[in-house]
Amino acid sequence: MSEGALWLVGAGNMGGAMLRGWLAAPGLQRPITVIDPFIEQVPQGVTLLRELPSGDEQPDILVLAVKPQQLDAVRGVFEQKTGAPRLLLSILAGVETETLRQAFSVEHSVRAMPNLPVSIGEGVTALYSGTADNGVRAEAAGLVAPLGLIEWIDNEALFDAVTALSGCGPGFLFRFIDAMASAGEALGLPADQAMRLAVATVKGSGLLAAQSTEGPEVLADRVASPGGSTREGLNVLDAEDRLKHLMRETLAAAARRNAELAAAARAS
Ligand SMILES: NC(=O)C1=CN([C@@H]2O[C@H](COP(=O)(O)OP(=O)(O)OC[C@H]3O[C@@H](n4cnc5c(N)ncnc54)[C@H](OP(=O)(O)O)[C@@H]3O)[C@@H](O)[C@H]2O)C=CC1
Ligand SMILES: O=C(O)[C@@H]1CCC=N1
Repeated sequence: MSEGALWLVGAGNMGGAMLRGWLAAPGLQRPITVIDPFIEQVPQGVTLLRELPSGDEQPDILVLAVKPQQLDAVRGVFEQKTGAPRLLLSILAGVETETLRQAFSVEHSVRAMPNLPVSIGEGVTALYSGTADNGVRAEAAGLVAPLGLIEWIDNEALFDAVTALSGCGPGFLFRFIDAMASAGEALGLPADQAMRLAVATVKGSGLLAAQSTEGPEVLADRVASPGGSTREGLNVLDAEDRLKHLMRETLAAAARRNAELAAAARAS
């Protein structure tokens, strides 16, 4: 049975990734309309509009996937409408549910933080809502379930940290893959081969970590044969907790920026 319309506002890197994830998974019966001024094309069966419809037309579910700095333009159109979407799901980094609830006059807003692998159904989406009842929460979770793992966050104050870890995380890991490959290249491997080895190594290690009952520390020890070469490499990463410090600084910088975006959204 067909369900109410879903409008996806903004189909850039992340909105586009969610759209691909939804279309690849069976189950989503809703008509989808993408609103994006510049995206070149959308898959068959999806309606593309260059701007939000004026007038009182409303979707059943509104998914906001524009940059936080573009929220005002979208809000401006919805302010002219009577009524409101039944469910608002926002993936905007830093923008709080109360800001969204007031801006769009919705009863319930759900904040989501997906990450780029949602495009292949292997992402993680953190969810928060301070007001949604169990029915709305189940509906929001059902919407993002085809995209990968779901994690509900109890305290919205932690959302900036979640964003820094799992939202931005793929960006940090892609850098890590690059660094591993270029280090292999520096040891004499051809560039393309070094990249294939690095990507497959990260993929396999991630899968193993996800399936194993043992934590990453134990798994690292399993790689480090006594008296062997891995330990020498781990000693470099572990010296003065170098890698830990680097990751702490990296996530702290990202979390700070999320807090700045939230402050800007509250003030606008
Ligand atoms: N990238 C990621 O991995 C993640 C991003 N996010 C969040 O997703 C949101 C989007 O980020 P990202 O996809 O990286 O950014 P993008 O710039 O790639 O995507 C935003 C899209 O929205 C379009 N757009 C701008 N104004 C409007 C408008 N008024 N109506 C409809 N569409 C509009 C943009 O067009 P144009 O480019 O021409 O402005 C662009 O295509 C952000 O809020 C971010 O915090 C969350 C998790 C992960
Ligand atoms: O960089 C950003 O602001 C967004 C939020 C999480 C990932 N990308």
